[in-house]
Amino acid sequence: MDHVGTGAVTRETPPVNLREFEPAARARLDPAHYDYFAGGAQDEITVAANEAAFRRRALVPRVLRGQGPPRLEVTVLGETASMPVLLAPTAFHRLAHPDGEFATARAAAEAGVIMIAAMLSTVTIEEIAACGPKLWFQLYIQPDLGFTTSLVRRAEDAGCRALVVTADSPALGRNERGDRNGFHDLPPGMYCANMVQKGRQGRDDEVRQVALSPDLSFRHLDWLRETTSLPIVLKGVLHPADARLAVEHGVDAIVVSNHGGRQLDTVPASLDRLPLVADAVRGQVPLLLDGGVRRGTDVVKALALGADAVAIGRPALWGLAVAGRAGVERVLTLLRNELANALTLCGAASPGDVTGDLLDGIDLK
Ligand SMILES: Cc1cc2nc3c(=O)[nH]c(=O)nc-3n(C[C@H](O)[C@H](O)[C@H](O)COP(=O)(O)O)c2cc1C
Ligand SMILES: CC(C)CC(=O)C(=O)O
Repeated sequence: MDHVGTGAVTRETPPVNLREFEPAARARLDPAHYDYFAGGAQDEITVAANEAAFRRRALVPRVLRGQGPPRLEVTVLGETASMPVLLAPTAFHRLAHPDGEFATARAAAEAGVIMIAAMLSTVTIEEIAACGPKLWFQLYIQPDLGFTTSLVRRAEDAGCRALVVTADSPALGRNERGDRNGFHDLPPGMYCANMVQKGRQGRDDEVRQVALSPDLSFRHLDWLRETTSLPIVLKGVLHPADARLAVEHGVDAIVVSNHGGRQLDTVPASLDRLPLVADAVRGQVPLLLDGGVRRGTDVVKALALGADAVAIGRPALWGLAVAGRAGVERVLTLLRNELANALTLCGAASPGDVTGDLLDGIDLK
């Protein structure tokens, strides 16, 4: 392990914030794998927009509120978490570190945050669950509904407390870094562990290819609603009409997300869509946001615009690449400390105490 958490003296300066983990991770990763994690669709306009949207907004703190140190705990879909920050589902953690999702899950368990395990993880959902995190399962509904049902059952049996259905991927986004690097497959020995199917009649086991299907519709959500009693979270909503439809179709929560700018390029920043979705949903279901969250102040801004919690994608991967479990823990600790500091400086007693007037229409650009 490197400098994180060991107290060892090294020449490299330990990252003091989430952004500083990225160059440290880049230095350790195969360049093609770094590009897979960092990259987005085409010109990566949306990747840049996500972080820029946070930078543009100004906070207007309240003073002399005498609140004492803030409490960070929140309850999302009946699950208590130590702060309003979840780990967004990201595929292929063993590309970042040999311990892969084991390390991420142990860090999430230690930090008391909810981990949304990706369907395309490189260890199984059962193995992730055995590490003890509060766990949700991200699902790409497969056109083979029998296989999808078997995944849902496995997630339920493993103790996942919600299903997160990714809606923004009727096809794969066009990642040109991958084209340039010729990176289209996992290295030998690494595979999507949940996708393994027992070989029939003595044949070898097979790893199923994921199908991202343009045939998926709200009818599939209705089907899923009938198939499971777990809460269903719809991830990848940007349009208020879709948010309304999601509520009509019985969804329990929505993630306002553009998939970290990896699907359709030139869509707006998630943060810029959040108020419209919040208006459409009018508190009927909890709202989460991901895309570009890098600072405690970013979390406060998302809460002020109507989110109940946020999720981080790439920062956890950078922590994982730098120092495995200890790196993810460090990322979460840094963000937790920043959030506590930002809430205190805003005069807010808790995440629920953050109100829209803390932003007050001021734009830094
Ligand atoms: C390397 C990588 C892999 C991802 N894999 C998935 C996935 O399998 N399923 C999914 O719904 N979202 C996936 N996402 C999107 C994240 O869940 C999340 O929406 C996004 O990373 C948030 O933006 P951020 O990275 O700026 O925090 C992935 C993102 C990255 C960076
Ligand atoms: C292999 C992909 C479908 C995983 C993903 O969602 C992503 O890389 O953004």
